[in-house]
Parts: sequence; structure tokens; C-alpha cells
Amino acid sequence: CVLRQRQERSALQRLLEYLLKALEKKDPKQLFAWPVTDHIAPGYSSIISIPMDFSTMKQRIDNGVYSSLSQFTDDFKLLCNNAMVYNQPHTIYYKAAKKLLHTGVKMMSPDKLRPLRSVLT
Ligand SMILES: COc1ccc(C(=O)NC2CCC2)cc1-c1cc(C(C)=O)n2cccnc12
Repeated sequence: CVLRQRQERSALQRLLEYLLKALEKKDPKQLFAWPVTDHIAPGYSSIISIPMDFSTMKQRIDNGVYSSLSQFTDDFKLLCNNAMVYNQPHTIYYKAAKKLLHTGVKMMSPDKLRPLRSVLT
């Protein structure tokens, strides 16, 4: 069999993988790790038109789908926003998503990322 060549990862892919790992650490219960199913969340697929989760974001990084940091942050905000649309404010999912969004936006702000440029390029 032809061994799959270990593809060279771009600087952007290395940055996004680093950021994704940092975001996943903020979700220890893994509530955002996998796609939400209608089985665990009744009616989810008819309420949320564009689902997003960390495993899908990981796949997009590996497949070179993201050509900019903002495309990655857009998917991250979608992940959080979906949870704040489907779930009521008093639920653990809504509260976890709100906290995750705040933490993630702060972590990916330009002044936080500038020091990484040299390390990850
Ligand atoms: C991948 O999705 C999940 C995986 C596991 C769990 C889970 O372990 N829930 C237990 C923690 C308290 C019950 C919940 C979820 C889950 C995420 C979500 C989101 C993200 O909206 N959700 C909404 C309603 C019900 N369950 C969920």
C-alpha cells in the first residue's frame, strides 16, 4: 500500500492546531467535542442550520480548509452561538458556551497572538 505522505503542515495549520487544543482544554466535559445529535438534543437539526463542533474544526484544519485565522474564529463563534441559540440561558450548555466564547475571543485577540508569530512561523 502506498504510505500516505506525511503532509507538511503550514504555519497557519500549526497555529490553528495550537489554538484548537487550547480551546478544547476549556471544555473538559467535552460538551463541544462532537456533533450534537437529535437523539441527545431533540429537534436540534431543525433549529440549528449550521452545526459546528471541535472535531469538525480539527478535520477542517487537517484538510487545509481554513485559509485564514478569521475563518477559524468564525467557526468557533458559530459553535458557541449555536449552543446559545438552542439551549436556554439557565442550562449548563448555554453557560459553558458563553464562558467558552469569552475565553476564546480573548485568547485569539491580536495582542495575545503577536508573541506567537515567531514561535509558530
Ligand atoms: C456532543 O454533545 C454532548 C455530549 C455529551 C454531553 C454530556 O455528557 N452531557 C452530560 C453532562 C451533563 C449531562 C452533552 C452534549 C451536548 C452538547 C450540547 C450542545 C453543545 O448544545 N447539548 C445540548 C443538549 C443536550 N446535550 C448536549
